[in-house]
Amino acid sequence: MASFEVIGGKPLHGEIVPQGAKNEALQILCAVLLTPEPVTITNIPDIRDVNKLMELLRDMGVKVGKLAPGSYRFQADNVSLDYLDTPEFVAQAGALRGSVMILGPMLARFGRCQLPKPGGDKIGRRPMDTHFLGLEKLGGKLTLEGKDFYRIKAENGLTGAYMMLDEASVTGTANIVMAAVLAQGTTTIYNAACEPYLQQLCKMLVRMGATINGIGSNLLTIEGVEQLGGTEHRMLPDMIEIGSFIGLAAMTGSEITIKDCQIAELGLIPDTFRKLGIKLEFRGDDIYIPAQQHYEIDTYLDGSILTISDHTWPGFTPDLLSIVLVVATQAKGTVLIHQKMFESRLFFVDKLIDMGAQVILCDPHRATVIGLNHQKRLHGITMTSPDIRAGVALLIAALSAEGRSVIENVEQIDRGYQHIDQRLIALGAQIRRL
Ligand SMILES: CC(=O)N[C@H]1[C@@H](OP(=O)(O)OP(=O)(O)OC[C@H]2O[C@@H](n3ccc(=O)[nH]c3=O)[C@H](O)[C@@H]2O)O[C@H](CO)[C@@H](O)[C@@H]1O
Ligand SMILES: C=C(OP(=O)(O)O)C(=O)O
Repeated sequence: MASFEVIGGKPLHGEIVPQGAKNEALQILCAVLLTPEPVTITNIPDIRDVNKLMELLRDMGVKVGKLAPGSYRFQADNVSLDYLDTPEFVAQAGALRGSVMILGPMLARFGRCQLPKPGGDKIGRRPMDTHFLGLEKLGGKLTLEGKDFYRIKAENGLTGAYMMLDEASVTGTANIVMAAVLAQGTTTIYNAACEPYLQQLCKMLVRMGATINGIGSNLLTIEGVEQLGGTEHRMLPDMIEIGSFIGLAAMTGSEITIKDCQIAELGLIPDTFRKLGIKLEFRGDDIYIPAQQHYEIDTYLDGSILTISDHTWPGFTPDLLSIVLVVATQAKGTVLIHQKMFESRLFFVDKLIDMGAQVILCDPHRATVIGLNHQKRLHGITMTSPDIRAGVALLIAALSAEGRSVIENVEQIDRGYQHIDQRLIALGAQIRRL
């Protein structure tokens, strides 16, 4: 297990370029399985989860050629179905969440797929029901082996259907869309997730020859086609990384410019940080955060305490609530953080409390943060990163704290933040990988 030693309390300064989006990359990489033709993808982040998925695809027989840093050419013209039966496949697929999205493409193109329970963050229950309810509506036949191994088949191909998803699952919608594009006839998906990740996937599929209407909404209509062709695709900047850098700048009193953010795709993210009192300026497509000694949390119009909660897109993403929470610990004022989707994502506040933050964990979903207004600094401690976003929240806390912190299990952070220690050192951070 690797650790970061952090000497905190130093403001940072400079420009940082966000990586390509992790959760988009996981969808887009799985989509290369839909065609035997070459697909070129650029702005692929160099992070653990994405590298593991590319390795899995390679071992399944996909040709993967590096063109330049972050740019690869994929060709799935000789996919090995036999590899799905090996213990190596089971170990690889079980090691990350993104592997779940090979289900839709494999079922649609080859008539079968199987998968162990996927990995990813242990942040509460992560049901797979929506994925299979949708794939079954298209004609897939699911067999469960125990509770943790799924086999799905469609020997006579898939047929379009109307479906109302039981929840707007992000990876579930991606799987169903990737299956429906090669199904016979029309598929209508209501209550579809519509994050920018999915919009990007749908746009890529359209370039490959798919017909999809309603992109960006929760009602998608897909006319199946017999085959898809190759294309080129560029990943958006990672909106979760952008939000993390906004939080980092505010919490450490740093002046930072985040370059080329594709601001139009960020939804409520900038305004949610503004509700904490953080000043942001859009300079072209860059976000400039001035050094701020103090930032004050808004109240509602009637003066009552603000709540910041997650919601399916275009609501505020659950992946930034841990960052919002940590940044609030040094704001002026009080905020209730309500994590509705996941039930085990807030337990990391114990570590913030040990560092001197004033937080009351009301229940697994809600925490009240009483900001210290930078009048009392957090102090460094030794802690373990429980999940990717809590890990970065703890890194931000450590960079703002007095003295030395050690963050263990930083593999969690490496899952989704490209060379984060090196990039923050370039801004003046004191971080050492142990
Ligand atoms: C690889 C990837 O892309 N991971 C993201 C993806 O995970 P993933 O696709 O696994 O998450 P889902 O969208 O399926 O669901 C997330 C959680 O929210 C609950 N839920 C979901 C929709 C809904 O309408 N109501 C509801 O309660 C689900 O039961 C589940 O507990 O989306 C999550 C939600 O944005 C993000 O945290 C993850 O970073
Ligand atoms: C929860 C996340 O990732 P995963 O779905 O890969 O566990 C995340 O990116 O915040």
